[in-house]
Amino acid sequence: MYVLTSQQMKEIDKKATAEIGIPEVVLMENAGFCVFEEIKKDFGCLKDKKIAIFCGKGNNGGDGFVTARYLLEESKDVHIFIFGEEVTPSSKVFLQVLKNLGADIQKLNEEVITSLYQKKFDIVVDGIFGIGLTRDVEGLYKQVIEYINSSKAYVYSIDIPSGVCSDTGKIKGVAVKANKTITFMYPKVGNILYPGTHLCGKLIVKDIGIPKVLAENVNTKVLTKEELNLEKLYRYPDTHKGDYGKVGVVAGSKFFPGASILCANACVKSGCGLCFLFSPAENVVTHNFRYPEIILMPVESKDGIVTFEGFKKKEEFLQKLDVIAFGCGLTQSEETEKILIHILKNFQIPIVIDADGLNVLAKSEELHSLLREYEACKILTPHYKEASRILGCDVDDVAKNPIDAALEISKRFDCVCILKSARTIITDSHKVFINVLGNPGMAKGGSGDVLTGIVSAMLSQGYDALDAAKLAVYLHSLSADILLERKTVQTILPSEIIENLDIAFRRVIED
Ligand SMILES: NC(=O)C1=CN([C@@H]2O[C@H](COP(=O)(O)OP(=O)(O)OC[C@H]3O[C@@H](n4cnc5c(N)ncnc54)[C@H](O)[C@@H]3O)[C@@H](O)[C@H]2O)[C@@H](O)CC1
Ligand SMILES: [K+]
Repeated sequence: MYVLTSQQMKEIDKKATAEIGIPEVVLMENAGFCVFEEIKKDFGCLKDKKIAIFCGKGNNGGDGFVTARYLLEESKDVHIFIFGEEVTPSSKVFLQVLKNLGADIQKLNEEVITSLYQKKFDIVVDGIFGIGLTRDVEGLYKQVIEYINSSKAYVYSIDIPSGVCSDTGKIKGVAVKANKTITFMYPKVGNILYPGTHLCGKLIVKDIGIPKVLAENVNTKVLTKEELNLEKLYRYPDTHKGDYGKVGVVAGSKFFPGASILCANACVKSGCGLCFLFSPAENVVTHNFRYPEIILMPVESKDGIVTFEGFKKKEEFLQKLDVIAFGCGLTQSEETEKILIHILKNFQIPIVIDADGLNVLAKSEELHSLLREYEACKILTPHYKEASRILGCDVDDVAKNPIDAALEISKRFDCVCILKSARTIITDSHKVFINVLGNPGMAKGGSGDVLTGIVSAMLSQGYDALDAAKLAVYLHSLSADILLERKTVQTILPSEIIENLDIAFRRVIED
């Protein structure tokens, strides 16, 4: 399913009217009716319901006028509140219709807003702002939104909760907390990213008759199962381990032995042919949780950190690898930087860079240019903090617009970027996918190491970087969601996400 920015939606709307010839009022009529239909479906009989509809001056308000007209047929207790008569031409049509019908229309001011607190509405419809919100919400608008949020009514937002930025999901000053949001054609970015997605309540996507062909060039999609390439997960019977690739996991230190174990365990559990773990010997040889399938490559270490000299002694084995997973738990040492420089200068195999690999990358100009020039496929898996270090910006800037941050990293290094958060963004700088699976049970140290292991295994099975990233992110969060069916967000562990991949793979392949 596509996800639209406000600009894209506006262009599509414009084309639908100007090029295709569907009058704007028809789309508005359809939009308003869809909202009514949803309310009717939820409540059945609306006869005794006290309903308030708040309409802004843009077309979002126009949708609200249409909804109001249908609601008037069902209840005698429908009240329309407007911010002014200066509304858009299409909205004006429907405002006039309401006037012709003798509807109760009140212009909002301080006094009216105060009186709202005495009225006990059962249903509130929020048609204040849609995709046309351009600045922070203040004054009467703010007061009305605060009233809506304080009321006990069931709240429907039209298109997007008013106050949520449709391009980022961020709150512009204050925003409506809806129970249900009815959006049109495709979700807007703000319907999908946090906190907007949370404020939407249940999100309903409705077709209002805009031809789908107009969205053909949109590059952003929700990561659904339909978007996954499952081709390489099917195995012909006459294959052997060599067909599924050799992954070298370069990870771990005295301080973080678990990171390397989680990464390598996830890798072998996700279908690679062979997994070699390059890590300080003392950390992993006796580690109880390590799958025995992992081939140990003990690397000489100093103070518990792998050394460059030690790493080079493994050259013979390194040359046999098909994929390198680099960074989990290595620490940000000079040795880590030297090893990554060595890899980027001397190898041309797919690489996944995570954690301390990203941290040393952020600090080194040499690594920046080496990575840019590295020709084999590369996947970077930063969380917001790591992304901010790479981009040299504040972490809030990444959080404000994660899609742009992911695109920037992807363009800068000509790589696939997996920007990890509650809504992980995957991009190859052309296409963008937003993952909507997963739960807060994944917000734990070790989750990222598991993802790195899975994505490396996908590369080793022959997937290109984008398909590998999509599958890995999906399986990783699906596995956590399946766990949540019988566990809680507190008790889900990254190691269990690995164990549970069995069921996640089955659901992806068989369902
Ligand atoms: N063809 C179309 O354009 C269609 C649009 N539709 C609806 O129209 C909406 C978009 O309509 P518009 O583009 O008119 O925009 P909106 O209705 O979202 O609101 C824009 C209006 O609010 C004002 N505004 C923006 N930020 C403000 C702030 N912080 N404080 C006070 N005023 C502020 C703007 O100056 C403008 O007057 C969609 O979200 C959707 O609900 C639907 O009717 C379907 C068809
Ligand atoms: K709205």
